Amino acid sequence: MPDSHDDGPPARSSDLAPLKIDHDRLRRAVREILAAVGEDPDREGLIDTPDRVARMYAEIFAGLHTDPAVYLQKTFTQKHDEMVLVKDIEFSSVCEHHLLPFMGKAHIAYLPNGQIVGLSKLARVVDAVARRPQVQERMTEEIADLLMTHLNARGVGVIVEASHSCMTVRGVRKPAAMTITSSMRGGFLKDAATRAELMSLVFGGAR
Ligand SMILES: Nc1nc2c(ncn2[C@@H]2O[C@H](COP(=O)(O)OP(=O)(O)OP(=O)(O)O)[C@@H](O)[C@H]2O)c(=O)[nH]1
Ligand SMILES: [Zn+2]
Repeated sequence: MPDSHDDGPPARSSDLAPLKIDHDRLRRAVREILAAVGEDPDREGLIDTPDRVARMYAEIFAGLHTDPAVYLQKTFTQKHDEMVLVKDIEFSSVCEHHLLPFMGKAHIAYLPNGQIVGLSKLARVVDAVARRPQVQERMTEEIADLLMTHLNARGVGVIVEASHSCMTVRGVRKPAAMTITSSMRGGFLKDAATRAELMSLVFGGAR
């Protein structure tokens, strides 16, 4: 395993537990960025900025130090063969290419296999996976794999729709562009009717 403080890409999931946010290093880095863009990091309005940004990074990257699987450990025995869907779970994440936010909604469905999970835990999984440098496709896959593995579900369907700041406030500048990704597993992959039901519940019959 690489040294946890080297600059290479970090391992994912529970391997990250020993890593902590280095506030001093962050404060120094933010000062350096301000100087590099031609600002005076010592002017009054910017004095507290490195510390603020360090705290902000600790918050938006907290998922690097959270194993999302912990939220799926407690389940309840319940017979319910049909789909469970929690839709419109708002999230914000950070694109790993530009370190700009992307934000939107996740819709999570699963087909239980004798066990159900607390509904809030699905939203907690989304947050833990979102609060790290991400791409939308990987985030969508990771949520689907977590649910499939830890709920022993007969199927999982995850749909994520998001607006990427790196496409709206800079670069190509397309403010209305929305990106929709989906990951289907088990019954949602094999059965077109189950998948169609999910799409209809999420997007409505017209789409
Ligand atoms: N597939 C995917 N691409 C993303 C995501 N977030 C940002 N991107 C894209 O990552 C790409 C990075 O492209 P590069 O050519 O390396 O960077 P760039 O020169 O800043 O690209 P432009 O954004 O086109 O100016 C861009 O096309 C972004 O739109 C994501 O979640 N998924
Ligand atoms: Zn980006």
